[in-house]
Amino acid sequence: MPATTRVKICGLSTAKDIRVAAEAGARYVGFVFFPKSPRNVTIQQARDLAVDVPLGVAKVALTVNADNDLLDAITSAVPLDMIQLHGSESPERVTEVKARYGLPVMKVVGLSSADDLTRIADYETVADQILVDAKAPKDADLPGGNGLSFDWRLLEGREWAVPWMLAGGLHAGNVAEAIARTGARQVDLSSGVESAPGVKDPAKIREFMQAALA
Ligand SMILES: O=C(O)c1ccccc1NCC(=O)[C@H](O)[C@H](O)COP(=O)(O)O
Repeated sequence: MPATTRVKICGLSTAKDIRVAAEAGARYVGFVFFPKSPRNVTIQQARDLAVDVPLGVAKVALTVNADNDLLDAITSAVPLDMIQLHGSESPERVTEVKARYGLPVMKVVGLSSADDLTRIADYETVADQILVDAKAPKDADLPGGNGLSFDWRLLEGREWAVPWMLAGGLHAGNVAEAIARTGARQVDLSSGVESAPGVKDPAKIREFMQAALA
């Protein structure tokens, strides 16, 4: 029997949404530390939310080209299980972050064409996980969380040395096909369970979880 898909819901900012996500079976919750984002949380907010996340649900801090001062502040205040690097961090920076904080690191690689796949190889020996996302358009305000998908056929037959997650424009109506086409055992989303940018919708979270875990 195939293993159950693991779901990460990103950009959570209320205790209620975290509870709904956890009760529906999410295995990871993500906190966005990026001031331009409608999902941004302060370190204090993230700390208050994180302490109540149920055991067994991993708490992930999403940062974008964060320096050590910011990561020091986040990791010293917020009980975390993983750091997600969603910017243009180099493989060397991934290694540095892992060593400095002693936490697993998930590096995001954005795809728009087969050429981008080579970048995954740069990170699979240094990151603990890879998050394969749609590449953000050059004029986008945000490097992720844009609700855009990419051609899943790019991933057919691909295998990597570390666990990976599929992201980019997933929602309840396409997640089953995305899993079937790519073989993803983990999926990640944000916009697809929102009623407006930054506003999670409990009904959409439940609907997505049912579709992903079916
Ligand atoms: O969500 C944000 O606002 C955000 C800001 C800066 C960097 C990344 C961001 N989000 C990443 C994600 O939420 C997801 O990991 C991924 O990009 C999929 O998002 P979506 O297509 O909205 O499901």
